[in-house]
Amino acid sequence: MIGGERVGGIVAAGGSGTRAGVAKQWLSLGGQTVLRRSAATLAACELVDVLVAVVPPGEEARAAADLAGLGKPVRAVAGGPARADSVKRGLAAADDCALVLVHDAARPFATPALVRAVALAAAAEGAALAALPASDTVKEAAPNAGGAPRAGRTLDRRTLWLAQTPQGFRAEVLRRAFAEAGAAAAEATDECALVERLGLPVALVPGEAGNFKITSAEDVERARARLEAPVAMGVGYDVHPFGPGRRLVLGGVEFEGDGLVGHSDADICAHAIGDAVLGAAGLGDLGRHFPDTDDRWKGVSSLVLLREIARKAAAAGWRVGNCDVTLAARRPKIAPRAEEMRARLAEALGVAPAQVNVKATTGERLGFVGRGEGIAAHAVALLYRAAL
Ligand SMILES: Nc1ccn([C@@H]2O[C@H](COP(=O)(O)OP(=O)(O)OP(=O)(O)O)[C@@H](O)[C@H]2O)c(=O)n1
Ligand SMILES: C[C@](O)(CO)[C@H](O)COP(=O)(O)O
Repeated sequence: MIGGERVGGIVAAGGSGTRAGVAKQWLSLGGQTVLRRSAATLAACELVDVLVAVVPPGEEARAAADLAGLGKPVRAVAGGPARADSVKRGLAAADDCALVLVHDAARPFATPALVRAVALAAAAEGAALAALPASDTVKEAAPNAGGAPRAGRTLDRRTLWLAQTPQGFRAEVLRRAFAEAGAAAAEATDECALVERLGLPVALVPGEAGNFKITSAEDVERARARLEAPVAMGVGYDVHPFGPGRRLVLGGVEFEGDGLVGHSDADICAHAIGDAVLGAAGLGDLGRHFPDTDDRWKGVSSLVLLREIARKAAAAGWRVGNCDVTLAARRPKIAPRAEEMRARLAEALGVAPAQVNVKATTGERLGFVGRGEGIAAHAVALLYRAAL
């Protein structure tokens, strides 16, 4: 509310993310969607009374659920083919607001202070936008009939500002701007351009360098790097008892003597590493992905499971940095075959053997390990965030 007038925050989230190759509004960054982050910035400004999310048709319910709990009422409406169509529909949904702020969903790093500054400038002048003065020298390309781009002339950068959002308006000004532009509004790349055409004042509010728009796949990575840890670690632990008539398989290598009891081949070395990788990737544990009630995993080589785990971690945006496993086993002797084990484990994980370490301890005759009743495996894994 500004001077007793209601303020609506319109989040333009009706795009399809053609250039980034992903619907940016639904991307999860640091555990929250890009849409929620952008809407949360508007909601955190005390001047904003209501949020209007404009999303691709059919995604209104998803948006309403995503934006629950931001502390402001939310209206989710369907957007249109061009940005201007979406914003126009958002404006219609904010029909009880005398002032509106339009913010790109694709700009999740604006601050509430910027929202406030734009809202106050728009209330005072009729229209305002966040913008950064150009700091690079700006060239205008000359026509070159299909050839490589050529510089035509250099513009005076002292007069140039790079437009951001939020952009704020007296609602009647924006309504008039849309009405006068008619079908040509679809060509406008921002809403202030439509107000400029009317010859009305548009205030420039100093924007924020961090308020970049996620446009390309590189921008997605830049945003991810800002919000998400570049590494993650996980631990894995597994225990199996010895049983008669079972093959003893550890790290994909077969040993002599009775093996371990389990639903798969009971390769606890692979299981502990698999659990560590799943844990680091935040994907739960082995039991969740390969339940022992599922016959597909009965007697299966655990290297198959490990391969699948590495694939799931990669799909979640992680690559294996390294793993280390310790087997607590009175028998068999691990050291003579540790290199073989590490090669097989590494192959299943899709990494080099140098990224996997296998070692063992006998249990010093203590506990179930020391009595030779079973084997325990402890593993850690370090993952690096990979480009998606
Ligand atoms: N019909 C459209 C097109 C765009 N937008 C929104 O306008 C903002 C800026 O647009 P842009 O970065 O171009 O997003 P996309 O349209 O998704 O991307 P692209 O142009 O690469 O398809 C985004 O938050 C986008 O969701 C919108 O609400 N409705
Ligand atoms: C509104 C805007 O973010 C200001 O820089 C920009 O013009 C949107 O352009 P896009 O072509 O929709 O990405």
